[in-house]
Amino acid sequence: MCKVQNGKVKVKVPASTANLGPGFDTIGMAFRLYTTLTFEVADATDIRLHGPNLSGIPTDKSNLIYRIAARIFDKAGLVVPELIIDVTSDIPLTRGLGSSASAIVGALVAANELAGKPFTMDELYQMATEEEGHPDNVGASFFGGVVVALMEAEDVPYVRLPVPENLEAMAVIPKFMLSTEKARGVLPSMYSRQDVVYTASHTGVLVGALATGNLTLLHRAMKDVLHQPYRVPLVPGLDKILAEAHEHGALGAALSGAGPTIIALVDKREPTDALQAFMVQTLAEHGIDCTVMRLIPDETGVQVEHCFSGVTEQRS
Ligand SMILES: Nc1ncnc2c1ncn2[C@@H]1O[C@H](COP(=O)(O)OP(=O)(O)O)[C@@H](O)[C@H]1O
Ligand SMILES: N[C@@H](CCOP(=O)(O)O)C(=O)O
Repeated sequence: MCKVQNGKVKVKVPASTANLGPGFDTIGMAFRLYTTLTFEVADATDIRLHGPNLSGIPTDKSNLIYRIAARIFDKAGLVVPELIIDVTSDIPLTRGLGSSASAIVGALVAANELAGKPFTMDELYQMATEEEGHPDNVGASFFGGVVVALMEAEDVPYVRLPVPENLEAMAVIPKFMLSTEKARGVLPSMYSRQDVVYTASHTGVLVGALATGNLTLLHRAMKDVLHQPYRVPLVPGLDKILAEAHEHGALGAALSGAGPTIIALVDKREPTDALQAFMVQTLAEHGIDCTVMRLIPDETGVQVEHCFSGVTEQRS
């Protein structure tokens, strides 16, 4: 077996919003909020988490990032090296902005670099999708922009679109966490034909509107019957925000991923004070404190900032 003798790599992975309403498990959009990972081959593993967004995350070898990295080395037929891992993140944890996807993508890409790039980006994307269970967040984190994907057993075909000019998002981020697992648990396993047709037509028009820059269609195309109505009890006030955000200036609004964050898509040239006040006030009426973030699309996806590659040598 070969082993990674030495090496250091830094990767930067964007946050993402998934679904944009009806595109459940299908559409993701990347934003300029980042998780940054540095891996360095060492004599003993040491996982260091920096900043307030990572509290509660394990620092032993049960850490998601370490586990994913170990799987890559193993799959590449290499001895799993001991690693010093430094992690910083601007992405609020467990809020529906793709923190887990950014960690998975970062771990896969960083380990792949150290291992001498045995896997292509598309192969890593397939692995990330298997790990996350859906391709939307990981697609956006890998490739930036808007990614529309379908998941099949053998691969994950996708289309990447640039974000329409002047499109940005405003996010209201509740103070409480909501795990994706919990928010998936409230969804039904069967839908009526009417709901399936509604979803197919809205998703189709949404992707068309994003591809052509027809932003006036967004608020109608982003209507959804597949997941948001079932998640309203987990995010009180969501139904009112979805119904009325357009009247307050949003191009469209959606639960971000599995929530609890709610995003409004906006035209960056237009004022958004009234929209912000409406969204914050609506959550406050339900006793929910939130922070507000302006989210600018990321068109780049995961970036390898520097790397001196892992030298591999034969172990006797
Ligand atoms: N940087 C990180 N390092 C290790 N684990 C992480 C990191 N970021 C997220 N996670 C894991 O992902 C979980 C959050 O995932 P999830 O519930 O899907 O929410 P999100 O919408 O933020 O992706 C965290 O509780 C943690 O277990
Ligand atoms: N399509 C998924 C997206 C989950 O995104 P996250 O950022 O909340 O992990 C879903 O809606 O369950």
